[in-house]
Amino acid sequence: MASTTDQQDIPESPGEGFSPSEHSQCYSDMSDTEVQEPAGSPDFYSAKTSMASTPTTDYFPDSEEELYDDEPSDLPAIPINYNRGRRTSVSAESMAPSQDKDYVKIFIPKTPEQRKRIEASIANNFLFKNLDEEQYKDVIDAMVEKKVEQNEEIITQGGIGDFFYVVETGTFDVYVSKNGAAPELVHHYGAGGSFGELALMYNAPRAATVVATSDAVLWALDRVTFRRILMENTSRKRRMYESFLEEVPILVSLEPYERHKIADALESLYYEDNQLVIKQGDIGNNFYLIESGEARVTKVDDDGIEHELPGLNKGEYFGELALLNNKPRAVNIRAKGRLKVATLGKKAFVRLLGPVVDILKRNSDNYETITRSVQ
Ligand SMILES: Nc1ncnc2c1ncn2[C@@H]1O[C@@H]2COP(=O)(O)O[C@H]2[C@H]1O
Repeated sequence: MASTTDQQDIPESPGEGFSPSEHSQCYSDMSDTEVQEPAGSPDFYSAKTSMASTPTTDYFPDSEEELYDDEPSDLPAIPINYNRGRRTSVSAESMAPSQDKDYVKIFIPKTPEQRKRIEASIANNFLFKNLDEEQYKDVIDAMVEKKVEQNEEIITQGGIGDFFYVVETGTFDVYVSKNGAAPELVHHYGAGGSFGELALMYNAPRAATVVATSDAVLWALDRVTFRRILMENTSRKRRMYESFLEEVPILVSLEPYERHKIADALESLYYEDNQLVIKQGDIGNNFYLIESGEARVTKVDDDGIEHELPGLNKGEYFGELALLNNKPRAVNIRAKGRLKVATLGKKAFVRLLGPVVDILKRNSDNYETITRSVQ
């Protein structure tokens, strides 16, 4: 039987798509309710742009009031503080292909070399995971290369969302100004990063300003293609993990946006009673958060005697130690009853949990005390 422990790294790239069969008794779960889009009407985001013509209806609001028209909406709930108290526009083009007969795929000619560069830029980006062949091709066809210079402002907070961007080369800083206060630096992006999805997902003004801190190359994806192909999966995943991540004690100090990036990277796995999740001595590749159920923790001492350690419950985490210290797994972890975990691969763990590494390290000092007390 194939190992069900984390010896098998969970891949990050779409090419290596994580499939349930790779975990013989556990499986990933992405099921959730679908995003409901109001049908039909064009909105102010069907904007003209200097970069590419999009097959959308041109419509420009005359006033701020019209921009943030307050009608009932089925759009995904916008996370607090993304639009800084402004009301969101609610009308959006239909994303259901059957209702979207006028949609014309965007095709921007590219050299094979450009296609390769796009593929490399999106290879480790979670938003591009789980696309089928046609969707993957449509996204690449629609992308536009954008060369930018150091200090160029790509996105301005409060502005209209027209494009989503993937970074091929270069670096970017993100600033957020709250309630008219001076902008604060909140984030950096480098190669493989992506930004600009929020305004497109939520029909909201740009939530942050993004400035190039070096000369850079971006690939821009128009709003319509983003919404048709990338949005559903992204918003479903973010909603799926939103309330859970808010309640995970180790993540409370993170910004809502940082939790969203974690949600993009998580995969849910199930384990049946007594099934091994982590085997003591193995190399560690994943970090785990308990979504539901309980986990048993045991440690085998030098004489081969297995000791029971305090178990873990919903909202608690495990698997960080081997990743933090590059050491073999320190204990065995098994499901106690049915266990559901959300897991991050090593690269995502390092990238996304950077802000809480000190807390993780501090907490890990307790392990020794606990272990000593049971041996
Ligand atoms: N802390 C943050 N809050 C909001 N947006 C952020 C943050 N950090 C990075 N961003 C990105 O900056 C982008 C600005 O444009 P959008 O609001 O469309 O989407 C935003 C996110 O992709």
